[in-house]
Amino acid sequence: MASRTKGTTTMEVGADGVAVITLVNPPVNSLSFDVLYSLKSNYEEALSRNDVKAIVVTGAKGKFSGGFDISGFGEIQKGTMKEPKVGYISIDILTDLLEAAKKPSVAAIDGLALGGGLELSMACHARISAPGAQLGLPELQLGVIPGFGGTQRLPRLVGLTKALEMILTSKPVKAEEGHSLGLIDAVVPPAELLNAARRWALDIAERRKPWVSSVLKTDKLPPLGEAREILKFAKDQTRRQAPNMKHPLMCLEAVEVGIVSGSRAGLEKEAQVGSEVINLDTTKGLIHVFFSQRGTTKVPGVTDRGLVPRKINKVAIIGGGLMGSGIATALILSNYSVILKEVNEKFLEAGIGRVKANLQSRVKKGKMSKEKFEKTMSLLKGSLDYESFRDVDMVIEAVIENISLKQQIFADLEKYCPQHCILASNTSTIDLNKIGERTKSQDRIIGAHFFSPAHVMPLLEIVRTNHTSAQVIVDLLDVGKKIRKTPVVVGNCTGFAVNRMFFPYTQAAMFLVEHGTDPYLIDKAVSKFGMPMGPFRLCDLVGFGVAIATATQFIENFPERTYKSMIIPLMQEDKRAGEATRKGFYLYDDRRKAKPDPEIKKYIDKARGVSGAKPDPKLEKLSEKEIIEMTFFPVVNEACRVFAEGIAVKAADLDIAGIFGMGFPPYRGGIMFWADSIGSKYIYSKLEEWSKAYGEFFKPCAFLAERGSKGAPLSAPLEQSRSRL
Ligand SMILES: C[C@H](O)CC(=O)SCCNC(=O)CCNC(=O)[C@H](O)C(C)(C)COP(=O)(O)OP(=O)(O)OC[C@H]1O[C@@H](n2cnc3c(N)ncnc32)[C@H](O)[C@@H]1OP(=O)(O)O
Repeated sequence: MASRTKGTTTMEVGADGVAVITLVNPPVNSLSFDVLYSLKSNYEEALSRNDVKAIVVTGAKGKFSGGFDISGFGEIQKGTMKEPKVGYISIDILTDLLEAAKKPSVAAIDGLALGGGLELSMACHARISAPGAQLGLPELQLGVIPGFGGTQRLPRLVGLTKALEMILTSKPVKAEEGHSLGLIDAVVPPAELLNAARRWALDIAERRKPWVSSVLKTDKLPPLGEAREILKFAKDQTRRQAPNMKHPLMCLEAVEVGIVSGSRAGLEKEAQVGSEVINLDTTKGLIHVFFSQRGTTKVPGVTDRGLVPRKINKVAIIGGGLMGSGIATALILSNYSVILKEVNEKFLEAGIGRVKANLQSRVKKGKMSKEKFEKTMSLLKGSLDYESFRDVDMVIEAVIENISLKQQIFADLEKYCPQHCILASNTSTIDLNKIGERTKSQDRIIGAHFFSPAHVMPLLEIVRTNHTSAQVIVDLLDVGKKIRKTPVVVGNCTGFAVNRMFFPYTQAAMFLVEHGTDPYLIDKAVSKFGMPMGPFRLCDLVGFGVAIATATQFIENFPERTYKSMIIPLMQEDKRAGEATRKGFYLYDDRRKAKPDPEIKKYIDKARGVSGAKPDPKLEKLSEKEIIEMTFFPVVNEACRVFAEGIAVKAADLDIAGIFGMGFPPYRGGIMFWADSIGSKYIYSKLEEWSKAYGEFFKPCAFLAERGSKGAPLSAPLEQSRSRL
């Protein structure tokens, strides 16, 4: 709440005449309004005191600042906090008080200076950094724009092209690169940082070093004509890459005004745009994602018990196929020792070969040195038996989806692995209680569901049963974080969270096509909505074999709400099995470019013969909006079931699972957030209408019916008693 103090600054004036102002707001010294107002009053005092000649700004505990306090945006959006007058921070405080002061300021940067943190440092007259500090303007990633002068000062310090690259990609640079770009004046060891900054500040005050106001610099800016060309290119690229978001273009406008009309006009434009973007729906979605992503590691009853993750040194992986080798790659990349077990030499060699190829592709792209490649590969050992499992801390089984095979493996593991060893399965659908049926180790059995390719995809679905111990969950959460995945803890059921949400999505698409909607129109509408590709292009990519195997699991487990379409099996009979066979819903050329194929009409007609579906004049002429509703409302419906059953602890976890596991556009905030932005009443009424017209597949579940009939938000927490976890 606005009334609670969030952070402060402290000031100490040394005998040398330097006032050191320290930002204090753990854990990343974010710039809350309390910090910013405290900074202002420290400055006013320092500027008025006769014993202060110069000022150094730094951050407490080895971190300069992670930028503006992001929760402040949420509070402004909700109206629980009043935004200060437009331009108050960036113009009144940072430009007119700090940068225009008669006493120089130097930023002493350690750890990180991101967003508003870097912007504050750029308003200082020099920046000294410790090695390796991260410097960047990641605001666009959050749906906002650099609003503390970054759109004006960064181009003036590093040049327009580099500044646009940093702003548009949100990617930080290290201090060393910052130095060569002109963003940082000197890189010094951490122990010398504060003293070096003090000396630099005094040198400026005594005119031994230049007194540079970044906002007034022009030497790095290109001539106007060239600048316009660069900006036009950036705008065209942004329109193509982010067609559903307004804020990147608004940010470019602020940069342009500064170049065309001068930095003061630019600062004013930036302030105006910065205030406007806060209330965009895409901004609300992206800020929700920032906190929800960090919230997935907070599991009530598990992570609030003071358990400390145990150290995992050695991990064994059973099965060196696509998944097993991908998981092995992810682990060795984060310095875990890994044993890869296969059933014979040939498979083992192939598995190790896949890991090697995964790493070699990094070397080829220049992301990994040859030495690092050798060192990383040396962490991987192959095995054909369980003898080397005597000292492993965790095993991840990644064999084919065959229950009796998995049961045998887990029974063997219980014999060979130490008592403390975590027994994880990478199954994407099978009930973990069944897998562990032949063991007495239910408390250490857990699902570690990776997504293919496992070393690239960011999500790790951690599946716990009613028996899995809290310690084992905490351990796996820690491993997930160390291998840079976003872990989401879910309950045990067929398909867990992601596949359960995925299924109705493909099903709805099949339903529509059998009832007359053009598949390519569906793909187009879904891509425009923001998914990486449409459902038919995706089926081609994953291959029809996988699509049929998953569908079988769902038909068996949820027959009442499965729409049985024969389109895919019929195509597969004709050896059209997706991109790998160069023919699926699309035809593929040598460069894997997809082209619609009029022939698929034949399969649709045949499938209608089996299901009895007929083209429906209404469904033949759906608008893009209607296509989106008919494909995604069934997903919302299933997400509601998953939530109501307690498979997910909180709705925000489903948002993150959908974004990182299905490719749901983050700027829509995730499936439940998006649903609430539309309103449960509307979704409920639509599903009701369709279920009457088209059958059970669309029938709203009891949870959706209950909340939808009242118009209550779908993401509001469940009452405790109903949660299964
Ligand atoms: C007007 C201005 O131009 C606008 C801005 O400045 S917008 C802000 C720009 N800054 C950013 O985007 C940086 C966002 N933060 C990050 O990228 C990462 O948190 C980080 C690189 C700073 C640290 O990463 P890491 O060490 O992995 O820790 P991480 O778990 O992400 O964060 C630690 C805690 O700090 C919080 N935090 C991090 N940055 C924050 C920020 N700017 N505001 C508020 N809280 C923040 C996180 O929510 C998390 O809280 P929790 O422990 O309660 O979950």
